[in-house]
Amino acid sequence: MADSAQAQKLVYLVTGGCGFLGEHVVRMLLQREPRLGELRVFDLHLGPWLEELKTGPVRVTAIQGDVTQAHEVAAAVAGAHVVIHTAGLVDVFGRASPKTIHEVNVQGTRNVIEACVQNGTRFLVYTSSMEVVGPNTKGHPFYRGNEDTPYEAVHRHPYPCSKALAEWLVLEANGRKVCGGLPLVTCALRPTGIYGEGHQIMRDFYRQGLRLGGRLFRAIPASVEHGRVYVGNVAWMHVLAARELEQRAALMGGQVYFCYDGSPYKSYEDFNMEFLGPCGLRLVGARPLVPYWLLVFLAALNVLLQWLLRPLLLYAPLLNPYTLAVANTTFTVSTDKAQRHFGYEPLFSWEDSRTRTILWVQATGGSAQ
Ligand SMILES: NC(=O)C1=CN([C@@H]2O[C@H](COP(=O)(O)OP(=O)(O)OC[C@H]3O[C@@H](n4cnc5c(N)ncnc54)[C@H](O)[C@@H]3O)[C@@H](O)[C@H]2O)C=CC1
Ligand SMILES: CC(C)CCC[C@@H](C)[C@H]1CC[C@H]2[C@@H]3[C@H](O)CC4=CC(=O)CC[C@]4(C)[C@H]3CC[C@]12C
Repeated sequence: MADSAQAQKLVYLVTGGCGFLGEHVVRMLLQREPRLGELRVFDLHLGPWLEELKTGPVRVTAIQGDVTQAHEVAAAVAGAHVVIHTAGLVDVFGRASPKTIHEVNVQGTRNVIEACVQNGTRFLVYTSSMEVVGPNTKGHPFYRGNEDTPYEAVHRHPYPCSKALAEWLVLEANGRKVCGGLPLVTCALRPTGIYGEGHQIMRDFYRQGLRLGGRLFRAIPASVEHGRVYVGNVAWMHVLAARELEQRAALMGGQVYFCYDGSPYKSYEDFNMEFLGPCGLRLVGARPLVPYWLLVFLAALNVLLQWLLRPLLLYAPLLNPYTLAVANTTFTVSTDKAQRHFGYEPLFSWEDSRTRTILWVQATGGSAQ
């Protein structure tokens, strides 16, 4: 960027800015992006915490809107320099219909891309997911893989299908001429399972453990490893990627990056115990207490119950064939691509990430928040 433009203040738009990850991205931008002039936070549901941000030096604009509505997205994007698109329907439990998941995740992303093109917005960072790669329907392990590791990415579930298609749209849009004639520069970040302050499922496990007298029962073998990444580091990676897209357009444009940090590789349940243990819970069983075939049966039963009860109520438990397959398949990443391409280093050590998450579980886990 030319010297004269160094002082230029930029307008950022964060879609899904009131979600679990989005809130961390918003706060990280305010703390760590010196060129930020205005921050637009676009979400279907605006959080009350946004009010406190409006008193700071950066102009924070809250926009209640729906990414499936092209005109709402276009209005929010108008005049923005950078878009960080984290909005998405994260549903692997059958709460929403496949059509709705597609509309939000795919059509919503299409609307964001078109709005960038129409408005001359050149930089777009998309929150993708490890799920666009796997685990696949065959349950093949992905062990310490990187962005170039060959893997048969075959999906049937609406969530990974939608994320894969949306990611493809974003990467495909790289290089398109935006209004004014300059090229759009895009990249996609693929977090593995995110944890940290605000993680709903962690809180659900904590509450379930409290209800069961301080115990959780092992369901998945300890040998099945999951990649997990701290939300603060995922947010930092978004901020850094967005910042560097302009300077490193040729290198970063059209690229995908797994999100990673120093969090240890462990099974899903053992990893959760890193936080729930210090909060007083105990994981019972060195091996799964329930045989795998019974879990498969219960998962299938849950699908049937969900279908039967649908006219009366929404029955959407954590266990279903898809979540069981994901939980029971090793998926870990080992890469330094983000470091090589845009200088990413985790901002939070594993110790910091762990402590922050424990404090959050202790503070809010038992409350109705
Ligand atoms: N939670 C995780 O472990 C992972 C999440 N991701 C991705 O990260 C992104 C953020 O996920 P989370 O923060 O976990 O989910 P979240 O559900 O907490 O946040 C998503 C946000 O998007 C908003 N949103 C949903 N539909 C919308 C619409 N039609 N218009 C405008 N806003 C809408 C929601 O209101 C919410 O605030 C998603 O794109 C998700 O696919 C990727 C990998 C792992
Ligand atoms: C006792 C059960 C078998 C345990 C159920 C645990 C599951 C609910 C979760 C295990 C793995 C999680 C997924 C994983 O972290 C990858 C994800 C990436 C995303 O982009 C969205 C969320 C998720 C699919 C996440 C969802 C919960 C699990 C399936």
